[in-house]
Amino acid sequence: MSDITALIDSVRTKQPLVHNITNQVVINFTANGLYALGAAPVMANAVEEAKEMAQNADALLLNIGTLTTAQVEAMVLAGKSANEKGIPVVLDPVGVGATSFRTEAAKKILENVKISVVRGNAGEISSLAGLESNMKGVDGTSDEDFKEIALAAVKQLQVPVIVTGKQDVITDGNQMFVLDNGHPLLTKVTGTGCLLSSVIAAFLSTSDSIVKAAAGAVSFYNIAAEIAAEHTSAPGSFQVAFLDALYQLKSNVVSETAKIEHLDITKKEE
Ligand SMILES: Nc1ncnc2c1ncn2[C@@H]1O[C@H](COP(=O)(O)OP(=O)(O)O)[C@@H](O)[C@H]1O
Ligand SMILES: Cc1ncsc1CCOP(=O)(O)O
Ligand SMILES: [Mg+2]
Repeated sequence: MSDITALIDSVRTKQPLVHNITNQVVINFTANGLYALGAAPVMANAVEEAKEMAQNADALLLNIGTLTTAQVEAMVLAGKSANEKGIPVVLDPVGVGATSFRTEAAKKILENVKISVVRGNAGEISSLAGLESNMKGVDGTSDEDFKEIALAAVKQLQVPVIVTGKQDVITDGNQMFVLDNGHPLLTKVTGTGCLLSSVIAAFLSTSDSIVKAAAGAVSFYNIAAEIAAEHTSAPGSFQVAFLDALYQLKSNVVSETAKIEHLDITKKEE
């Protein structure tokens, strides 16, 4: 996609502030990943400041990975505040379907906040779409067709959806992008899905097209992983090499390397 270069350059120029209400596992990795690519992070969970912090931000990330009742309340407050300001809100429904608490929380957030895009693995998105899914902890085990899962979720939620995995599918029900970059080592480092959701939030803040910005973000991210994997084959050093690659990756290299298939699915949606 020719406009990926401009998209990445504009993120790095604007350095968008992403307000993250995220899980305890990935806080540090998320903050460092956002800095590395050229955005800025702030983590603010408290009910008392959620609304105000969202007003300071350029994008909001809601991640239900280590949820508490108070955090759900903070997410709804921050989400409504972000909607008032008109900044993008990304939902990462970590482990939804694994417990009823997570499922109810995701439902509450989706009912109360206008979400720009939901990003999850196939198991999570299947669960949100009401399809059969087999969530064990935070890792999905679905082998189904990602395109069908994504379309079912868009229909069910009326929100654009990103299903990630070996391939990534991005759709708003009208357009669909199927992406084919990435590296299996991403699945051996915790938080790579969570950081990706924050990176998508940063990219959304500089673009009017949710699906194009998401395609640019996921391509950028997964090409950084491919470059990191050229330097190492083990997870610990891969995590470090990956942060370095997010920092060093040139926008034109992403345009040249991105494997993106663009499908007009308007007719398929009848
Ligand atoms: N088998 C794979 N090969 C290449 N890239 C992958 C593979 N599985 C996941 N990814 C990439 O890893 C990142 C995290 O995706 P995923 O594992 O689906 O999320 P989560 O960590 O939330 O389960 C995404 O950038 C995705 O494209
Ligand atoms: C292991 C774990 N447990 C609760 S949240 C979390 C992190 C999940 O990160 P990701 O979905 O990016 O793999
Ligand atoms: Mg995840």
